[in-house]
Amino acid sequence: MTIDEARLCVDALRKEIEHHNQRYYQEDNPSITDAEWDALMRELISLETQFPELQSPSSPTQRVGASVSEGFVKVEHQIPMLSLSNAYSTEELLEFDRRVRQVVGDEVRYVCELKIDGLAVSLRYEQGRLVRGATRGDGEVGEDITSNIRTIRNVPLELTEPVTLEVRGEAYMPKQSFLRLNEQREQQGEPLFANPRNAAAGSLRQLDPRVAASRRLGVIVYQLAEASEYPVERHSEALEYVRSLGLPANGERKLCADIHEVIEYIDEWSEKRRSLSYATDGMVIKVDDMVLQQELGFTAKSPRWAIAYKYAAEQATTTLRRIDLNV
Ligand SMILES: CC(C)(CNC(=O)c1ccc(Oc2ccccc2)cc1)c1ccc2c(N)nc(N)nc2n1
Repeated sequence: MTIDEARLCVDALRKEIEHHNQRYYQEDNPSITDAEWDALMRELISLETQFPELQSPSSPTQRVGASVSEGFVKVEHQIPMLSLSNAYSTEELLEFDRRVRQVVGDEVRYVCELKIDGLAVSLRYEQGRLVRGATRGDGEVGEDITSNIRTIRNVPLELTEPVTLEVRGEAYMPKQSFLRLNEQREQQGEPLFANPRNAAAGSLRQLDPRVAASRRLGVIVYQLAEASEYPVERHSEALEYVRSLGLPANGERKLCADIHEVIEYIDEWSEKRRSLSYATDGMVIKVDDMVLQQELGFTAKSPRWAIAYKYAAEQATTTLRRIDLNV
């Protein structure tokens, strides 16, 4: 095989593998089997070994490093990772809306986003390349988990544009992966994870990226924290922008004209969310217009322009199967 033929194969294999990586996270699109995926990856590794000049840091073969970290380096967040205040009832949502309209007037639209039951992470890209992944930590200082973040298949190693930006999102373990992992741990006599959030957190704290890679985590982006270009004026635009760059910002969400539409959307997803491939624990409501967000500002630890409505906690479950994983 000539180098030119090899280059065509390598490019085609990389595209096909990344395509299947993205499809793996869309519930209704059955992706290829793990064995078929492994075969594609083996073929790509073999070609990149035969033709080293074709190697690239953003090839899917560069996701899983072999070196085991000693520990995690601390990372200071240039933009703090804030938390959300919670609402547990419709009355509290109406009170939130009243407070918002008291400050910014009645022309306020909200974006509703399903709240994924995972852990907050920050992804930094420079000139379009993934350079760092970090945990939230205390909001100011987190831990560098770049080697584990790189193993998450729907996290692009390279964006479609060479921009420098930072996004925040939720790292999660799909329900199926959670069940499979706990079954393996049960067979090996290891303690079970109580829920997908703990399983995801435990996976990202692994010092060996090969273990993190085996846990098949996913990320859904919910915030554009810093952007070198493209000044956005609305949160909904920011999410469309990061999606256009190849980032997974495709969580269930809706732009609502008022708080009543928000309440309808919350009710609509109260049961529907159980059929999703990932665990959720609420709905995040945000003022869409960023100028209004600035007017509303922040309390000590959370924005005044956002709130998380929490669904009634899942009934305490004793058996593996009854954690509403709908399987
Ligand atoms: C709204 C925000 C708290 C993110 N926003 C921020 O953290 C944030 C941080 C500094 C900001 O501006 C500042 C910049 C510099 C200094 C201080 C504030 C603005 C927003 C948040 C938190 C958790 C979320 C979650 N689990 N799911 C979804 N879907 N959305 C979420 N959104």
